[in-house]
Parts: sequence; C-alpha cells; structure tokens
Amino acid sequence: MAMEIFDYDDIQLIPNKCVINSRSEADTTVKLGDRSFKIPVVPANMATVINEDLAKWLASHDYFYTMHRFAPETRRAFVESMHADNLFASISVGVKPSEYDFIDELAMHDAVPEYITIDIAHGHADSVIEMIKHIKKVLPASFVIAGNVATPAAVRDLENAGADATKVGVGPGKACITKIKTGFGTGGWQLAAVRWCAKAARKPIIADGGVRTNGDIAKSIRFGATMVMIGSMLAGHQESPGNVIKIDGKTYKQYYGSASETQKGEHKNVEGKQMLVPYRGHLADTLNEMQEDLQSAISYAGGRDLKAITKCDYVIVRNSIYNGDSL
Ligand SMILES: NC(=O)C1=CN([C@@H]2O[C@H](COP(=O)(O)OP(=O)(O)OC[C@H]3O[C@@H](n4cnc5c(N)ncnc54)[C@H](OP(=O)(O)O)[C@@H]3O)[C@@H](O)[C@H]2O)C=CC1
Ligand SMILES: Nc1nc2c(ncn2[C@@H]2O[C@H](COP(=O)(O)O)[C@@H](O)[C@H]2O)c(=O)[nH]1
Repeated sequence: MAMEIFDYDDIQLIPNKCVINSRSEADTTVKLGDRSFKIPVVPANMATVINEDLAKWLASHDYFYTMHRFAPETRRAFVESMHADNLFASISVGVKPSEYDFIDELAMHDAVPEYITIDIAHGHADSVIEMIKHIKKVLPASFVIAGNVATPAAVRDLENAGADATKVGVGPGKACITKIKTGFGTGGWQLAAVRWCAKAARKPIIADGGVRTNGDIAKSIRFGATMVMIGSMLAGHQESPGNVIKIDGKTYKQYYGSASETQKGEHKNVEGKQMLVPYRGHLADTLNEMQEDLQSAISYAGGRDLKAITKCDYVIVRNSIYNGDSL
C-alpha cells in the first residue's frame, strides 16, 4: 500500500459523540517511563526554550522537560541539584568521546538522571547506537530517548540497541534549514513521518518539530506520538531564556536553532537559523491553554483520556484548515 503523505495543516479529526459533561473531566495525563505528566508536551531541549530555572518549575509542576546539552560542564551539578530538591533529572547528551567520559562521571558520583536524551541531527547512526549501549551498561536505571530519526528502520535500530523511546523529526522545525541546505528531512510531511515511524515502533515515539497550533498536539497523538516536543511555540515567554527584543512597539523573544551559527559560535555545518518569536506572556498560561485545548480534543474524540484521540477518524483537506482565517 502506498504511504499517505500529509502534514499538520492537511488533517482534520472527525468528532465522535461526547461522553463527558465537562471538558474538565477529560484526563490529559501521559506516562513516560516510570512517571506521569500533566500533558503530552515537552519543551524543546534548546538554549532559547529551556534553562535550569524552567526545568525546576516544570518538574515541580508535573510537566516533562529535557535540559539542553549546550552548557556541558554544568550538567552533573544540575542533576545533583534536581535530586537535592526531590525532582527528577532529565538531561541531553551528544555522541562525542567526551560524552562517554561524562556518562562515566555521572555513574561514579551516583548522579543518575531519570531521563537521558541523545540529541543529534542524524540519529540513525552507529554513534547513537553505541551511546545507547554505553548508557544502558553504565546507567541502566536511566530512561533513554534517542534521536532524531525519520524512518521505521531507524526507530527499530535504536529500539533494538536499547532506546526506551525515539524522537522523530528531521528538518520540520521552525528554526531549521536542514531541508534547504541538504535536501533531506520530514519538513512538509512530519505528521505522516510520525505515523510511519509509530507503526513500526514498539516503544513510545516523541514527535519533534513542526507544531504550530495546539490542535497539532492532538493530531500528533492521533498518529502515534506519545509525547510532542515543541520549540518555537514555547520560546516566546517571559520565563524563556532568549533575549527580549522590541521593534516598533512590539515585543519579541530571540529563538535560534541548536545548529545555528549563534549557538555554535562558528559558521561550520550550520543547519539552523536565528529568528524572533512574538512575546506570549507567561509559560504557565500557555501550558494551561494547551491542556484545556487537549481536554476539548478528548471530548470531540468521544472519550475521557488521550487514548480516545488515537482512535478517531480523520480527513485529509490539503492546506485548507484555516479556510482563509487566522487565529
Ligand atoms: N531535528 C533536526 O532536524 C535537527 C536538529 N539539530 C540539532 O542541532 C544540534 C546539533 O546537532 P549535531 O550537529 O548533530 O550535533 P553535534 O555537532 O554534537 O554532532 C554530533 C556528532 O555527529 C556528527 N554528525 C552530525 N551530523 C552528521 C551527519 N549528517 N553525518 C555524520 N555525522 C554527523 C558530528 O560530527 P561532525 O560535526 O564532524 O560531522 C558529531 O560527531 C542538536 O541539538 C540537534 O538536535 C540539527 C540539525 C537537524
Ligand atoms: N534542522 C534543525 N532543527 C533544529 C535546530 N535546532 C532545533 N531543531 C529542531 O527543531 C525542533 C523544534 O521545532 P519547532 O518547530 O517546534 O520550533 C527541536 O526540538 C529540534 O528537533 C537546528 O538548528 N536545525
């Protein structure tokens, strides 16, 4: 059977009969590893989206988070300070030789993160497979998320190496220029790629990149994601780490790709850009609204929890969901 190709804007989910009396009855919680989280959303592990203060706030309010890996020397202290506050630690690593030393250092100091994300651009690689095996050997209690990938073959290879979840999305991100510079990726068909990968997966999938509206979170769940990673929509808050910039009386925040020149400090293998995102107030309000909209989505799906969304029907309406309107 030929694969159906579509992206978020091409899909509308079809309502089923409502079985609850109030949207507040709908349960948006999701389990990843041993823990349950309030909503299936994780802020991207990018320097303009998450920092240590936000990680503490998110963990203490039952949201999942993944700290970025761009201040590598602070990571052990970060794990220890989260644990000192009785909070779970969730960090990112790369695959270079120094990262093996870092994993060994964590083990030596008994600073075991509950979650470790292996975060590289092209995650279907022996370097990632070797890092998964190393973490599983040295820190077997850590839940390992590996990525990013774009195909069922990649999902299977990383799962077989021991990954507990895989992250799907190569090139759909707002600050991404991979698709333009290399010609590769899931940009323009990210939602279909999530579905393709989820069908092959035996473990959770995290859909990463390309989410532009709250409805896209429900669509990701419908097509097999357990969790949804979001960058640009979560970068514009008062608490977001990016700089505040005012232009013509309007307030913006800085958002840049992890493979941008701004992040790297040099123009080498640049696959990301810097941009401005509109200021959106407090992160807590945006996360609350995401939860309310998901509760509403569950009610339209005719159920009481996220599982109902995975079963609802859909239509493909090419690039037409806005019908000439905007939010
Ligand atoms: N989700 C996405 O679509 C993308 C995300 N990013 C983000 O940007 C950040 C930097 O990513 P990345 O450049 O991988 O990190 P690193 O610079 O840490 O690279 C990781 C390792 O993988 C190697 N590597 C990277 N890309 C390739 C490739 N295409 N083929 C072979 N080897 C490769 C690097 O070597 P060398 O540098 O010598 O090649 C390095 O040894 C990450 O946070 C990543 O998530 C970047 C691009 C796409
Ligand atoms: N190709 C690139 N992708 C990147 C880069 N930095 C981050 N990312 C990916 O984007 C998502 C966030 O996407 P958004 O659509 O929600 O803004 C993030 O989680 C990474 O997977 C980059 O420099 N190049």
